[in-house]
Amino acid sequence: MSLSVDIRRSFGGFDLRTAFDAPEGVTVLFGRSGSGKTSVVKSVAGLVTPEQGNITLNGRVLFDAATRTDLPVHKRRLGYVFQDSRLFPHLSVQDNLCYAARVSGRGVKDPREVGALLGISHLLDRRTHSLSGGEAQRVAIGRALLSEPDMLLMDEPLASLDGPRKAEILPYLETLRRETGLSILYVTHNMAEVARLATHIVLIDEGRVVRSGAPEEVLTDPDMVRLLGIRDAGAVLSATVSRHYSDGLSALAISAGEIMLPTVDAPVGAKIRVRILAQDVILARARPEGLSALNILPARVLAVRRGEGPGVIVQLQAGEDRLLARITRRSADTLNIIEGAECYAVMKSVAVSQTDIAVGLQTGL
Ligand SMILES: Nc1ncnc2c1ncn2[C@@H]1O[C@H](COP(=O)(O)OP(=O)(O)OP(=O)(O)O)[C@@H](O)[C@H]1O
Repeated sequence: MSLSVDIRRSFGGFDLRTAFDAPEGVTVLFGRSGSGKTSVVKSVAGLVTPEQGNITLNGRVLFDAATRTDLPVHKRRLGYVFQDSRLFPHLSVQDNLCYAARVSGRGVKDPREVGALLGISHLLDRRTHSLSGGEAQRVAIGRALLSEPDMLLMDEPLASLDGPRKAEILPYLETLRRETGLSILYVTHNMAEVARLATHIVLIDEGRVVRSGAPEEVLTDPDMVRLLGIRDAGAVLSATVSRHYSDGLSALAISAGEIMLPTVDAPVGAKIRVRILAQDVILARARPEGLSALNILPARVLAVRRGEGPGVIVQLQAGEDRLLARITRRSADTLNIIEGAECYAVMKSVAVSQTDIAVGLQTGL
């Protein structure tokens, strides 16, 4: 299922001129507050009407200004999950779940199956006002799923939740992606969510797409660091769990060798995805010895970007993967970190937190 968007619309002083394709999988629309993400999603949903352009979903025209085609919201066959759950307070969880299926007239999925997928089976008889924020949001996702949409639109679905609730719901979103195969257009400005969920990223700035592509490429593009945020800059690597040790570490095979992380909750052989922040990677020109850091990967410098501050961003090739390192300008000069330089990327095992590890990925994602 692929979505193609090419739209224009002016809102007073703001011009939305957005064109991108969202292939099968989870396409994350990422951009600063006010960059136009919600306007794009609302246009796809049919809640905002563009002045020009077109929107198609798997060849089905949802909107086309030229032919004056503008399918109403309920005929677009899209599920929409908002920042807040917007459940009906007077209905039980079960009735909330079944509502969208009834209205869409397409529901053939079993609510119990969806309940099990999202971990809400035990809540079916509850009234929605007694649910926690995370539970309510899972019910909202279930409700959208039960309308059997061709695609799910999720606009900052975790934004209203605190850290622990976010951590609780992310694995369900990963399961959803893996088990339903449903394509998702997902809006966020949270980089941890991007790194865990995205199979495709579209970066938006001032209503325009500035970059799109696979997370491995977009997130390690040093020219995108300004937009992504310096503190969040970092790479996403695909890895395979190769061994668990009794001292609380797991070994992961990546294309450049092996890295050790705190115990990963996935069996040996599982494909996972790990986010490694630029600020957690340090560089050495010779292989360091007598160092407490366990992860030392040979790498080659692809690019060095100097900003206005004391730091520089270094893009590295390590095996088939790309990494980013954030080091001081002084270190870059002293170590002669220039394009083409051979070096070692060093990373502490404990630098990677569990929230930066996505388990249960299929190969190639
Ligand atoms: N109906 C409208 N009338 C006037 N201006 C609008 C309207 N809808 C959106 N805008 C403006 O368009 C710009 C983009 O807004 P939008 O909500 O799409 O951004 P966003 O990237 O989703 O932001 P956030 O992350 O804060 O939700 C903003 O400047 C906003 O004020």
